[in-house]
Amino acid sequence: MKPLIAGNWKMNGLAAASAEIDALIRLLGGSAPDDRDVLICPPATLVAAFAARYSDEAIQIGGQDCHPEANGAHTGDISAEMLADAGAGFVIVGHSERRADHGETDAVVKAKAQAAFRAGLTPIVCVGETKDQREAGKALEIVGAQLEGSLPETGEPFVVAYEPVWAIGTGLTPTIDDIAEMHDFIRSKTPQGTRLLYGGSVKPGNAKEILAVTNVNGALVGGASLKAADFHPIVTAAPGEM
Ligand SMILES: O=C[C@H](O)COP(=O)(O)O
Repeated sequence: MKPLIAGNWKMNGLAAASAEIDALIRLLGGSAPDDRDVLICPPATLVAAFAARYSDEAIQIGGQDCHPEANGAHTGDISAEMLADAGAGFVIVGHSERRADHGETDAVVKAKAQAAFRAGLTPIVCVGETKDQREAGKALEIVGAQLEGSLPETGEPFVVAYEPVWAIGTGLTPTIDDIAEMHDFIRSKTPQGTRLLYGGSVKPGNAKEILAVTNVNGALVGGASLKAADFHPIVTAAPGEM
């Protein structure tokens, strides 16, 4: 399975931030290596320009969210079809920042994942427990319920990102044993071949250890994806296609 190293830029980046992708490509020797997929999910304003600019270097571009419907009276939203039209190949759905800030339920996340399939995109479905839930010993139960409610139904390939909410942007990470336990659990609940990403404070200093865990097939990286100097060592830390 080819590892997927994805950068989620969240609400960061103006057009000039292409300089960081240019720098990443230089550090990678001119293009993304064949044995791993490298994905950048910039703000929606940059998807079309980046998709056009970086397809030759094998840097893939994705969206950070999509509406379940293809079009309609939904001011400020964008559809999966619009992302595909702009050149995206992936879309993140159900990120905890959207589940928390926009009240997205599992059913909404599932509808968004189905919308991604409808448009020909690969959804990256995010799941993860809060600190209280982990401390109460409920992490597997919570993630199990999120998987049950959020995963798309069709036979198309999709990606799952396990992101413990308490690890996002905090510098905290679960133990390697906890990551392994959760990824084994998610593997048991997902179709064969599903790529499982870990996300939450992945940095150059911990990427190699995390990416070596069985059933961790890549990373969803927030803050450390914004600068080529940080993202490049994470991209190269992933073991190549196995
Ligand atoms: O989507 C990315 C995650 O929320 C992780 O963010 P972070 O690497 O800044 O902790």
